[in-house]
Amino acid sequence: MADLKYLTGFGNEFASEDPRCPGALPEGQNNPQACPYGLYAEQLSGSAFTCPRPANRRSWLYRILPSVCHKPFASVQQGHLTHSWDEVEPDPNQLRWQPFTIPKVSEKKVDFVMGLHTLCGAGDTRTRNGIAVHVYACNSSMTDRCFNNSDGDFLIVPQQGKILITTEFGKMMMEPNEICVIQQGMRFSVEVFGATRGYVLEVFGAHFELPDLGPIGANGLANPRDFLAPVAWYEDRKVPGGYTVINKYQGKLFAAQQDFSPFNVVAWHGNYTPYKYNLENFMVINCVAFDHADPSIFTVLTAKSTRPGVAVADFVIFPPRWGVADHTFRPPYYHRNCMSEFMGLIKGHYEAKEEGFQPGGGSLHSMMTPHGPDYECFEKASTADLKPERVAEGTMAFMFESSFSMAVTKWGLDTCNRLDKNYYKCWEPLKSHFNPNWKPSST
Ligand SMILES: O=C(O)Cc1cc(O)ccc1O
Ligand SMILES: [Fe+2]
Repeated sequence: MADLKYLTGFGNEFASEDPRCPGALPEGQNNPQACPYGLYAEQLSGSAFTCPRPANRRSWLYRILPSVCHKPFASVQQGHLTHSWDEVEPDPNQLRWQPFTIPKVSEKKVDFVMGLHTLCGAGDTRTRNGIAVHVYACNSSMTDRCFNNSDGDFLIVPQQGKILITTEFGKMMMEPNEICVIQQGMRFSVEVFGATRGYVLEVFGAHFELPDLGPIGANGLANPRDFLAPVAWYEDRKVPGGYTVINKYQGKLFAAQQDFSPFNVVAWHGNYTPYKYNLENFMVINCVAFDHADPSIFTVLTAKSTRPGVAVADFVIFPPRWGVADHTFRPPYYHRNCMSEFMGLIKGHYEAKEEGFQPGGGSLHSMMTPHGPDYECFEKASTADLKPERVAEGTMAFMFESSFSMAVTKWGLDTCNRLDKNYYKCWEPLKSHFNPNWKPSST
């Protein structure tokens, strides 16, 4: 699959035809009386028809049969996927999870959908405002099953194992250190190649955008040209045993049977597509003089709320870079935040905690919950020789930062059995260095 092709750019008006059917895209109009190759035209709307142009998103799909050809949806078991935010009492503590367990294929076959576990979240799918953080841990491919989320967008962060995602728009191969966004309503199926784990940030009612750059200028951070959308790919496959379309709708899973593959889109055009991005392409901007800049400088994508400058959720990374700040405590500062901070680790370790925070694990520092460097980090960084040095080499930590005050699920607090009960102890050794007789040095 190394030869997969992609279209480049963020939110472009793309057009793509499967090369087996040249001319499949109607010329000059969206709804010809009869489409080329006898295809059906179907619009997928990702924004209200009347959204202003910069926010207007839709694509036209030219497919062998329209999506409406299916038996009725019926509710199915949803394992540990939930949007019930009152399962357990609120917990304002610093929370940290050891790497989430990946089920052994010899014990139980688990695919991407069955492997979705909700860790925390807030808000409501029906009023279209909220988020959920899920972890996926699986060992098997989805066969003759696809998923679509009627509730919102999935930003998927693979941590272990490649995943091949087949979508209505075509295929995307993803490796850890790449991310993808599958937007509301887009059908997709996930193929895995062994033990597989990652994180999902779901937002209801907003789409991800590139952050504004302000005085940074026209270039930098995640550059639009590095975002990749799939090219049209179709299969005309009858599935007499039944193909299952799983639909997350108002937080519940439903399944419908149909007798053909939903990946039957021969050509499409539009600006509403799935896309992927390699985090290595992030152009890091940071302090070159003194002090620690806020982590918003590392924002890859943002899902804006209607309040200026306040995100429903930001996807922020901590990439390898140079640390050069003079007379500065260089690691993250001690912090209490009016936003919630969920962190995950793709590889390596995190600069504020050399120990304890492991790849495939997570942490949650909720609204106004104090957090910051552990004892070892503080002691080391407050006396370190401040030479220019590489920071976070070979690592990739990330943060889902949200203006929502998130509830943790029963699975997250209890059933997953990965909560690190001793997390608070990493700050216990911090001692007072206060000296009332301190004098500025006379250098
Ligand atoms: O480690 C964290 O919790 C995230 C974080 C990073 C940073 O550079 C500054 C503040 C902050 O909370
Ligand atoms: Fe913070």
